[in-house]
Amino acid sequence: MASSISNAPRESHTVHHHELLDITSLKDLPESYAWKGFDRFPMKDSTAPVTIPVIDLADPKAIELIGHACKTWGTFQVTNHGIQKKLLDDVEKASRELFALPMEQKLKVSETAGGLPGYGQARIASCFAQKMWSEGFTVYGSPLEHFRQLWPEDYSKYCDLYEEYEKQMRKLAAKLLWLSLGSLGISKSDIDWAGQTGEFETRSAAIRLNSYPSCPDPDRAVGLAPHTDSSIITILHQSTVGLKVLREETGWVLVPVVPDALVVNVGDFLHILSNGLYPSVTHQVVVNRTQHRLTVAYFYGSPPEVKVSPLSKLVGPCETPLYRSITWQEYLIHKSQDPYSALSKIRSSAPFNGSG
Ligand SMILES: O=C(O)CCC(=O)C(=O)O
Ligand SMILES: [Fe+2]
Repeated sequence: MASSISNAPRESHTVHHHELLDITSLKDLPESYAWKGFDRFPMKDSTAPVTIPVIDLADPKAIELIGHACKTWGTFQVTNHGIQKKLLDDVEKASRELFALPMEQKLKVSETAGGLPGYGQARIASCFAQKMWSEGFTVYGSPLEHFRQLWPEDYSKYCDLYEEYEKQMRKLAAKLLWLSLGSLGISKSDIDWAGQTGEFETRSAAIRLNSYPSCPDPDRAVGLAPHTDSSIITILHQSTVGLKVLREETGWVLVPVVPDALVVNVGDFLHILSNGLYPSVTHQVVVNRTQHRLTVAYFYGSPPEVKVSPLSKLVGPCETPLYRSITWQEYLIHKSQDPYSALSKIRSSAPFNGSG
């Protein structure tokens, strides 16, 4: 794995870590963290009693249910996914330990140090004047050097945990991807970069630990501003609420915590692969006054240098594919320049189904 979600060129933006405050100790919300809504997303919270689908992977109809959820929501939750609760709990605990370290120590492994992944604000932070009420840590490739700095004594324990998490998530992500594409009639032979076993041996994958400390003024603060993920799919572990997804017709919908479920998001690359049939879900994170929320996101992407285009089976004989082909690496550059126009920049024709 040679590139990363977090080390793609930041072109016009630089992150100034010295401006990062230790938000866990603040008793008031500094003005630099106060937001007045989002110009681009004026939608309100949904008043309709709707919630994202929860799909049992052991259900014989899982494939159709996933296809329907991807088409209508671009997100769903899965149960019976095969990931042990203990593993999810252990990773959350390790994440809590990481963010509890003193700021000086976290800054030693900051994202800017050598352009590597590590500690810092979300990628989209550089697109806004206001700061978000969160911190994060991205792992791409081996976390060894960073973990050695963070935990000189027992880093190997954290490395083993991370490795196990990545291994299990990778398997689940491949399974979910084939289910979602299977419902469109796509099989393993339709994607040459999927590898012999269909397990995407040369995928790109990143894990991001997100931390949203309790906030003295949650109504004016933003945990993570609205965005879509660049991944093919994202698998998110949350044990407290805070994630909201956008449903155009109804507004923002809070994603409830369903015991033992994982949240799955359609990312921009599945949107491209599906020729626009599956929308990549716009989501944001809200914060709260009392709880420190931690989440673990697994981003599953195509190999960094493989050109990805809409699957030909999904493009009609007289149609132009909705998007031109692009590598993940190239796409991340567009995304870091302007996360809200990246998809439209590579669009090759007018929308035919209203999504995306
Ligand atoms: O923390 C969450 O609920 C969502 C995190 C997320 O959207 C991301 O890391 O891209
Ligand atoms: Fe996200």
